[in-house]
Amino acid sequence: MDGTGDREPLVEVENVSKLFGTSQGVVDTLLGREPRPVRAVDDVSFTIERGDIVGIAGESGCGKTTLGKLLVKLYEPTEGTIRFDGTDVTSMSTGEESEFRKRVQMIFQDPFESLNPRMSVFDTVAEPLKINGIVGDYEERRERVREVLDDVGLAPADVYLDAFPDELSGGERQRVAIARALVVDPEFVVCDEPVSMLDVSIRAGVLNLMKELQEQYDLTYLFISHDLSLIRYMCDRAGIMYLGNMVERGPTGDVVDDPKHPYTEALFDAVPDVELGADRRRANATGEVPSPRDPPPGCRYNPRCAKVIPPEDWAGSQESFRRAHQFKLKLRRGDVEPESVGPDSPEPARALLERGLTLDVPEEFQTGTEVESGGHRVSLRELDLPAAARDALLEAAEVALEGEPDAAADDLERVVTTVCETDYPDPRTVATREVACHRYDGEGHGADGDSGVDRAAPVDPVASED
Ligand SMILES: Nc1ncnc2c1ncn2[C@@H]1O[C@H](COP(=O)(O)OP(=O)(O)OP(=O)(O)O)[C@@H](O)[C@H]1O
Repeated sequence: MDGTGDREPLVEVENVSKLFGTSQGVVDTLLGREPRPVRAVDDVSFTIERGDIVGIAGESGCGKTTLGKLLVKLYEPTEGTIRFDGTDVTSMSTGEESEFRKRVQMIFQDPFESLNPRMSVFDTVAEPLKINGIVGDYEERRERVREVLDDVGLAPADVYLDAFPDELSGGERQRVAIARALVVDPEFVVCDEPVSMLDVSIRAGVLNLMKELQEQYDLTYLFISHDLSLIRYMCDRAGIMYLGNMVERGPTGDVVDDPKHPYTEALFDAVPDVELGADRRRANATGEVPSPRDPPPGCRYNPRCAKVIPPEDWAGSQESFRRAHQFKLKLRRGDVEPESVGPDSPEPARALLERGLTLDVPEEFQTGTEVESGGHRVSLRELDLPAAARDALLEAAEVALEGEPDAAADDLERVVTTVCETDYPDPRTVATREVACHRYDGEGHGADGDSGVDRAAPVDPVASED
């Protein structure tokens, strides 16, 4: 992915989006409302160099599979351009398309589903030869299938040729699926969670085989996985996706060891089997992934981000801003509950605010009162809130108590505002990586030291040619 050196780009993805559900459904028509499409892949750009192994990681639903299917032309992009070896895949002639179908293959997650149970191994593996009109007669096809079965470790091939999927183990089936992809001698293979359905004990064997096959067949791979240890083991370069966006990409080692995007950091922190060394951090992200049908404005990650950027005139700490921002978002979501404040509370607005300023994060990131109360409240005294903001927050809490949470959030917009919510972050070159985060915009944002630290990091001119 955007590798260094003089290798040529094989796959170029430019501002690609894939939206599902763009047409008006029956319910939309009846209610007279516009369709709200799922933004499965949203404005993604990157390049894969020939010979690279690129990994795409991210939580379930972030758009990894959709991106993979776009690259092999199982889906057409809604917007943007994908070029394969210089040719725009969305406007290929019939001849170019059939050539493309040979050069590009995809291996799917589930070898139990991806193989037809009624087809023998020979028929399964030989099918792409037939479809693509590659090898003529039966004997030649049989010989080619023998060869490729041998290459994927199903030897002696004659034992497997006439077997059916239900006679094979999960590992053997996945090897058949790999053989089926390789039989046409492709150049680019998208592997979507290729070992996640296999027993842990045999995963390494299949992955090592895939590495060997990369050399032997001169392949370029795109690995899609939520398994970060796999990405680290297999891939030269990695891209991290969040809600359809590519938030960070670069050499795998750098992305894993020194993540620049707060989401990448949280993602790796949350995974126990990636060795991060003695100073392992814990994920300091709050809340759940929002719906891709209604992604947050600005940076998609801003509602969960530990490093959300305060406005320049924010006189308090970044943490106090993060909490104020959370309070505003909770008001918008209807998550601030006036009934949670007891009728005899002496200061109901303060009590409501102290509940609303809590963060759903691991204990080590909580305030003393938050820990003591089991995450139910913080004390205003613990937070370094600027006086004006504190007054505005208390006023908003009053309005929420009157049953007007949206009006309360509107009132806060003036004080509790962040570039992370108002502006979409364009990817920036940061050291060896491309990172889509306003912390690298190059201007002073935020009042705490942390949010500005990386912005000051010099860009390595050699690495930035990536
Ligand atoms: N054919 C489709 N029609 C409508 N929505 C879809 C379709 N395919 C995917 N989506 C939605 O697009 C979003 C991205 O899905 P995708 O499968 O690409 O994510 P993923 O990262 O591969 O997730 P997983 O790891 O669970 O497979 C999800 O919200 C999903 O529900």
